[in-house]
Amino acid sequence: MALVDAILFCAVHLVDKLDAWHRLPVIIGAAYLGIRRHLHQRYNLLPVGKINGQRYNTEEFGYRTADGKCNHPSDDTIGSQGTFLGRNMPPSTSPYGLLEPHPTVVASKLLARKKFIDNGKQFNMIACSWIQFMIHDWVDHLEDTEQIEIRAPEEISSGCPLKSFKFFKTKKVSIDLCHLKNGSPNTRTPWWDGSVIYGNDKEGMRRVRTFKDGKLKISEDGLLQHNEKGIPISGDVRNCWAGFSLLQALFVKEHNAVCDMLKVYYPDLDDEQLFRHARLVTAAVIAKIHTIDWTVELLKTDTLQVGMRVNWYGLLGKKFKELLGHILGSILSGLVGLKKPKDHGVPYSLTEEFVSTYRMHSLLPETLVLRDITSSTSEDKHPPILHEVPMRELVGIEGERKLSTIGMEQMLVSLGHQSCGALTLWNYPSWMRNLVAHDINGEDRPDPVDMASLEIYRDREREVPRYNEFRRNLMMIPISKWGDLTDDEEVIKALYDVYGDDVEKLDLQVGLMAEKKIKGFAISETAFFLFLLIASRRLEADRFFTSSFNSKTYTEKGLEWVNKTETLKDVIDRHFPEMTRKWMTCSSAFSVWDSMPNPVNYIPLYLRLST
Ligand code: HEM
Repeated sequence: MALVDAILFCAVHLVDKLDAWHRLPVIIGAAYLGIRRHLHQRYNLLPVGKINGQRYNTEEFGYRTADGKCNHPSDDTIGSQGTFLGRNMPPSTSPYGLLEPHPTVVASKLLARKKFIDNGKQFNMIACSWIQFMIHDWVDHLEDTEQIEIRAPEEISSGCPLKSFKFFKTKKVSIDLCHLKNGSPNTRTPWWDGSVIYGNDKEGMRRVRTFKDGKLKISEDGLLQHNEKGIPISGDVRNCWAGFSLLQALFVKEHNAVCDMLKVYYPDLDDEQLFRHARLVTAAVIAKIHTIDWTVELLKTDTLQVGMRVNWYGLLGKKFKELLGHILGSILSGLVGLKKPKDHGVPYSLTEEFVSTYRMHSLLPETLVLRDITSSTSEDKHPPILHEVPMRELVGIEGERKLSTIGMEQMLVSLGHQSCGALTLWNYPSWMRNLVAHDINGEDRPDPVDMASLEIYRDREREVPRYNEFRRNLMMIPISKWGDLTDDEEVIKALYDVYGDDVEKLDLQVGLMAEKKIKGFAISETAFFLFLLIASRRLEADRFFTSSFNSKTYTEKGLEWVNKTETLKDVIDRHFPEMTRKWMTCSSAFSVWDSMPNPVNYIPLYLRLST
């Protein structure tokens, strides 16, 4: 470690010892995060596999390609479909085997939902659907053809929905790097390119386009079209459910609206040009909403509000940037619009550890609470409850059928009014312990899986370090006893039952769910520190958010569209002008819609002490 970094690390470590960064005045807390991010950029980006791409002319590729090629300025392959997932740390050095302790024992004793625990008013079911919408834009591990079977040990099998289940191994490809023996290909394009609606290759893109005026296919009722089997026609259809498919449809509408606008201002643009510009704009709108709306609700503190807005607009803020452009560095003017993309010397990819920290299936409830939006008695913006639909009925083809009877507006309002699940122990959806997973083409698989057990197995199979090693690798203070992780006596007893007193054995998923949370955070601090690195990287490494984030590439009106859209509420208002006025009181479309708006605070954000 360089001397300067060693000093910075000592400073960060001291603040960590005092558990203080989130209690410091906003601007000092933000500085701590800036230093931490710098250290992670230096020491937590590991390349996986050789990239044998070629130089190309960026002028010829002023658009996002179908398979993610031609984004990095000097290598056409980086970030394209089929490239390896990267790593943030060396593979696990744990001496424990793949079945130690047995994944189904961990799932049954520590993950299985006892009673649904919700997220209060902070995060609703749109927020839950949104993050699946993002995951399906970014990552999916390629599977091997070899199957594995996991059998529940006798001591617990009577309480398991599946006594055994089969699934495909993760595909591992040999590579010749000294710190790594193999890597796993990503079947999705890791760029923030909207592939969840546009597809991950030429064939996927051909399926969703109308080839008229740049537009994408959509049904008359505003929802996705379906093929003859009832599978939706969209960029990614694997493991879809009604909430996810609804967001795909909403952003197809957004894309088509951008096409309409562009056609008015630039009548000479042909179908291909309209499509390319509209894709750039829609992908940027999605990335912006995620950065300054979704994440701000997930990590609801003033410090993080500053952090996320700095990522997009810079410390000097939106007005300054609009007036003068991106004239200063990333801190003052933001990552978006940087003169050159930055990958910190490691080719862009998303990573194994990032996938592990995004295993958030506990956000999913047992039932969807359907609301009556035709009611005229609901002056308080609280639509009456009609009935509850089991989540199982909302998945896959059956879910698509249900969604078309519910309709887009009723579904959006219902999701908006329902809190999603909390990321905590004993909150893993029961129905996911006997889940019919999908093939990549959206068709049902013959063998159901116990997702809770499978997720424990997956992290071990992919050699993602267990919780304590993960923390050490992220320059965090490891735990030395269960009491360092949680104050909850019941949790400590259950951890002891499964892992004894060996804290090194603790699985990452269990640690992330058990960890004491920072006030306002819906996720653990451990997961957050990795997000800090990756959320910035998705923006700063991408040519279309940096050197090509300009009116030449996006068109002037296209860029204006991105700049004027700040939140998901803006998008909803564009397509359903009455909906939020009628049914939403809160500030963000990701909070429960009948909750209070953010209180007015007259102290400027940068001068606040802490939340
Ligand atoms: C009804 C909704 C959902 C269903 C049916 C579903 C189902 C699945 C299935 C079957 C897998 C593959 C498991 C494996 O073989 O390893 C998976 C992976 C995953 N899911 Fe979900 N999921 C849903 C929602 C979500 C949500 C809300 C999140 C939140 C972040 C999420 C995050 C992930 C992640 C990170 C992976 C790992 C991807 C990879 O291995 O590359 N999913 N999901």
